[in-house]
Amino acid sequence: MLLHVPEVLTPDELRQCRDLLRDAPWTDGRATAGAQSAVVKNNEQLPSRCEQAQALQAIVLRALERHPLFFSAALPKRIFPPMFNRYGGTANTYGPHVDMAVRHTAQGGVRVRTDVSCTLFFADPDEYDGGELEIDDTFGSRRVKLPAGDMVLYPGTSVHGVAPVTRGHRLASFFWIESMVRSDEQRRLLFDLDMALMRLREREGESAEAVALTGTYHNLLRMWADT
Ligand SMILES: O=C(O)CCC(=O)C(=O)O
Ligand SMILES: [Fe+2]
Repeated sequence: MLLHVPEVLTPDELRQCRDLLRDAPWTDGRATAGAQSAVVKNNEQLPSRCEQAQALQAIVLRALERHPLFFSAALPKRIFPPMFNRYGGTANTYGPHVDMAVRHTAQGGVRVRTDVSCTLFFADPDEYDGGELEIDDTFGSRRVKLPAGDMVLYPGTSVHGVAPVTRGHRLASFFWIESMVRSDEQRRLLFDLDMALMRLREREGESAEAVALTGTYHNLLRMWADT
């Protein structure tokens, strides 16, 4: 499933993030790439231990925690500590690649299975040319470029890359989620049911049918979730 999650950050959080990103110690993004992706990767990233990355991580994680659409779509069990990248100038692209199935955090060596991939945008589309996130999957090929503060969520299994940025800078956070529900198909069914239930409640309030279907949602989650 590919999902646009709007307004993950408030305007105030976005401003704080952009201030932190401005004076950050950017380094070669190849440092965290696997053997295959290092060949096509040409961007910059923040070292995860620098103070700016730590402050940014706290803002992003807090924003994710309060977002019901993100929770419903990802059903997160573990979130890889968000990382931060920049494309522009001579380090301006990331060719087609696949993400490693399991990532180890730099801190405690915690393992995260990369069921869901996320990109949270910090720059608005009119601030740079190019820089679309190109995602190839069973739904075909999609090019994604979102307003600052918005996020895209897509299957960790897909081939994806970032088109060359030919003007300005593209700033983003990227990270992975190990979901309580490993299967993309099952997660999608739960998400669709949750969204339909929300609309049903808006229209009819707490009807007997809404209660029964909420029970079905939770029984499916109980059957499929690995917590
Ligand atoms: O910059 C992005 O949107 C995606 C980055 C990415 O695919 C990666 O670092 O593996
Ligand atoms: Fe990637």
